[in-house]
Amino acid sequence: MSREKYPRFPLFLSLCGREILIVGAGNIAVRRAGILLPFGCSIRMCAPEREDELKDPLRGWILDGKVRYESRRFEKDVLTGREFLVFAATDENETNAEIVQICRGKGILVNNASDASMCDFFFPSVLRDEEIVIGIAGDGSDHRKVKQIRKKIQDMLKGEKRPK
Ligand SMILES: C[C@@]1(CC(=O)O)C2=NC(=C\c3[nH]c(c(CCC(=O)O)c3CC(=O)O)Cc3[nH]c(c(CC(=O)O)c3CCC(=O)O)/C=C3\N/C(=C\2)[C@@H](CCC(=O)O)[C@]3(C)CC(=O)O)/[C@H]1CCC(=O)O
Ligand SMILES: NC(=O)c1ccc[n+]([C@@H]2O[C@H](COP(=O)([O-])OP(=O)(O)OC[C@H]3O[C@@H](n4cnc5c(N)ncnc54)[C@H](O)[C@@H]3O)[C@@H](O)[C@H]2O)c1
Repeated sequence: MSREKYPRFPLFLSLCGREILIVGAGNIAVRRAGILLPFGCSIRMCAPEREDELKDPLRGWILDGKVRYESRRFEKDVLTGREFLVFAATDENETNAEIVQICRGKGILVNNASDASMCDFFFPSVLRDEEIVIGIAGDGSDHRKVKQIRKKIQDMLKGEKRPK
């Protein structure tokens, strides 16, 4: 069942040189960073883990200067006003909701990984094939279906490349 009255509009953004803040440094935060980095944005990440507690690939990105890491729990002043997009990806629902509320007050577009009803934009399933980028989004009711469709398109693209 659809959770929203209208479908989600696919918008393809230029992220080159833009600052993106990801709050949290767990599975979802790292997955998001890995997908976003090739699009040329500058990523800041904030979470309570000490830098030496973090694992690869995040640790490597930090050492390579691809991600700027702040070892602290989220507080209002983590936001500098320079953020183009913010991802609330902690495992604390209240913290994610607080981030959404503060960002909305500042007019910053925000995504809440733990609550589809609190997202200004949605993270699609992303496929890249040379000059083409494909983004797939569902209506929020079945994330696994989105993943399955991504896999089917991925196989189709691989098939096209196979020599006949
Ligand atoms: C597409 C993809 C992109 C990505 O994340 O990279 C993506 N979710 C993916 C997978 C996935 N997500 C979840 C599982 C666990 C298995 C299961 O559900 O049984 C799996 C499967 C897995 O990980 O294998 C759980 C989950 N997801 C959300 C919630 C909260 C909620 O629904 O309110 C919860 C419950 C959390 C909990 O209960 O704790 C919310 C969102 N997830 C979205 C995107 C946004 C638009 C969704 C859409 O288009 O439908 C949206 C709305 C917001 C956002 O985050 O932007 C990626 C597939 C990529 C790929 O494989 O290609
Ligand atoms: N959108 C999706 O595709 C999807 C998929 C699965 C799970 N989820 C949801 O995403 C959220 C994160 O999941 P995960 O698997 O990455 O969790 P995780 O446990 O791997 O990571 C959570 C991270 O948040 C950090 N954190 C906790 N409190 C914080 C605070 N106050 N300030 C800053 N950082 C803080 C933790 O230190 C950790 O780095 C959960 O709410 C989960 O339900 C979303």
